[in-house]
Amino acid sequence: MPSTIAPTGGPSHGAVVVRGLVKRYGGRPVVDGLDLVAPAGAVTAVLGPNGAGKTTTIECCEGLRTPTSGTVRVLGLDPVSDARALRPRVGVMLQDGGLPTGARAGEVLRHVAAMYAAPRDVDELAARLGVESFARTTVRRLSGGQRQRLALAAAVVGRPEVVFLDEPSAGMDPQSRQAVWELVRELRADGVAVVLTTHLMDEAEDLADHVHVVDHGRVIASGTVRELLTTTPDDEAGGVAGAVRFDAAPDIDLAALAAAMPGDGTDGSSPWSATSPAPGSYVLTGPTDPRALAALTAWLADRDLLAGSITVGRRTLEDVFLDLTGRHLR
Ligand SMILES: Nc1ncnc2c1ncn2[C@@H]1O[C@H](COP(=O)(O)OP(=O)(O)OP(=O)(O)O)[C@@H](O)[C@H]1O
Repeated sequence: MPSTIAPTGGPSHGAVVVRGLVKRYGGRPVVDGLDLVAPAGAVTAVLGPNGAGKTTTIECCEGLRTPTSGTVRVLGLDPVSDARALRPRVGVMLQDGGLPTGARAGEVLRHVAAMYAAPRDVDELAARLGVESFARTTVRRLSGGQRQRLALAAAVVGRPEVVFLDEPSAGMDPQSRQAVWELVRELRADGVAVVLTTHLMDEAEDLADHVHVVDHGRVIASGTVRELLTTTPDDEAGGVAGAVRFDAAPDIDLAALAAAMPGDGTDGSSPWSATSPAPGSYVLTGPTDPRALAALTAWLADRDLLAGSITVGRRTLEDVFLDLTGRHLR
């Protein structure tokens, strides 16, 4: 496998470059001016609520859908008009597997490997993803997680320079997830541009070098995980915002609580936000320090409220995701 991959031709800052992508169905934009760059030798995660436009975007990059407008370049080429040139250089793992259902798993993998000039060692790949244990089973009889593992093996067996993984570890058991993550890290180390979508925040936190949060067909936040977790760009310590979780009587005044917390934001407003993920359960996020905890307990005491289960921890990517995209169901 090549150690570094230089995108050939076109914009040279990423193996995948998406500019102003629009995809409409019946006049309705499901992708609405989306920009995204995925460099070689990095894992780029695309997060977003159901229906946000992630799969549509990825499928435009794979050449499976034609953009309404905007540009998509993969290794400097157009995924639709240069599909033939890109096929041997790009690995694709579709959300629904896209595998022939009547063939045996082992045969599928060997057949896919045979289409490439210098495929990986099929037996080694089958062993590390556990495909060998169900190699003689037909695809239609595989469990969801087994099918995912076979689809991943098929996506990487040809030593691609760019890999698109749509929810790669969805439905997998913890052992399989670990094997998938290890493989993704190895691909990155080998200079591959890995683009993945996921609903698993720990997957994104663990794996991603760059995260793009998509909502309503647009990227609404981008950065490293650390950047997304940091309260404000000029956070004095450059530190990671904390989260204080506690239980108390339902219906406390969230705005008043946030305003009572210490510290100033850049515009003089409170740097704190208070949310209630469930009745009687609260999360305060902001620059967590001993003064903050004292202010919280004093505020509750003034109202004769007893808090239970107070925990102080790191703000998670899930907190950021919910802050950005809201808590309503899609
Ligand atoms: N062929 C199609 N015709 C019409 N609408 C479509 C088509 N394909 C997708 N959509 C719509 O586009 C929107 C975005 O779908 P998409 O699959 O890209 O979302 P997603 O972010 O991948 O969601 P999920 O997390 O559920 O996989 C959805 O509202 C979906 O119903």
